[in-house]
Amino acid sequence: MMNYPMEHSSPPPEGQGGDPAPPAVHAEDLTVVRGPRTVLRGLGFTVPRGRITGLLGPSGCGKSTLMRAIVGTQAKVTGTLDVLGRPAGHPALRTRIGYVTQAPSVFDDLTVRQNLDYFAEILDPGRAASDHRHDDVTRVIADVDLTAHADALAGNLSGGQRSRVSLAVALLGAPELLVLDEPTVGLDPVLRRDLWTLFHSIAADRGATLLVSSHVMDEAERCHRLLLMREGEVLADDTPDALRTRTGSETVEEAFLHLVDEAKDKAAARTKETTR
Ligand SMILES: Nc1ncnc2c1ncn2[C@@H]1O[C@H](COP(=O)(O)OP(=O)(O)OP(=O)(O)O)[C@@H](O)[C@H]1O
Repeated sequence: MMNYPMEHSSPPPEGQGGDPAPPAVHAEDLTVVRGPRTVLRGLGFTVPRGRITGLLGPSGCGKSTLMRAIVGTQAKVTGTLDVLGRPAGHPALRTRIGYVTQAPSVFDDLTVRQNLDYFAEILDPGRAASDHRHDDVTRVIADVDLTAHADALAGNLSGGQRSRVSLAVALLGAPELLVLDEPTVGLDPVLRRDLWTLFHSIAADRGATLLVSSHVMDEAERCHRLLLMREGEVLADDTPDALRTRTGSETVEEAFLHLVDEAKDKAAARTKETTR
């Protein structure tokens, strides 16, 4: 596995008046109801700026729902959820957040460059911005390593290439917060490694915050911080090192299993207490 700089030394970004900028995401007692089910239950956590936070947990634990709440597209959200210092869903956040869903959202009948030109025009309209848009589009195509395919129709690309077009769309306009829902699913190991290298350079060079979900535990080792989720709850909010140390585990996967057992034991003890 590659080694990544786990801490970078630049000072935290400052807000107006020299105050430290608020965290990228802050949640307290965050609850989300979908249909008849409460899928997120009283979550509390903080995502720091300029870091890569991994959102990990088994399929169905609520990762996508949490991401949707953060980007402001989820209904029936209660509790506190602040994003870049504003309530989630605030219109001022629209251009400050890049979001990539699990399903690549690209037009198959347009080329890679035409897809990006289209989204760049929406973000930064007008003739005056045309040169700037062109440079931005060329930069993000290079960032996701699709320069050689810039003139290929999106519909003729592989699944991994199409998801990288979606990622390139999210990189347009250099957002402060990137929310990526399982961006490496279905990619081969080389592409997965390359994408993680890209995530690290986006965080280090631009000071952007990345929230990246995965259900593959080995990807946890590539993150600065982790939010481990299970059944709509946050089991841990810590660095990979601290999690391994605290649980006496060799890997984050082992630490996760340890925390699951601990949570089950606690729940069993509570049930015993109430039925006494
Ligand atoms: N429209 C809905 N109505 C009711 N329950 C839903 C709805 N959509 C999702 N759920 C439930 O909410 C829970 C969380 O779903 P979510 O998609 O957030 O999980 P996930 O961790 O992202 O899973 P995956 O890794 O498989 O994408 C799941 O148990 C799912 O069954």
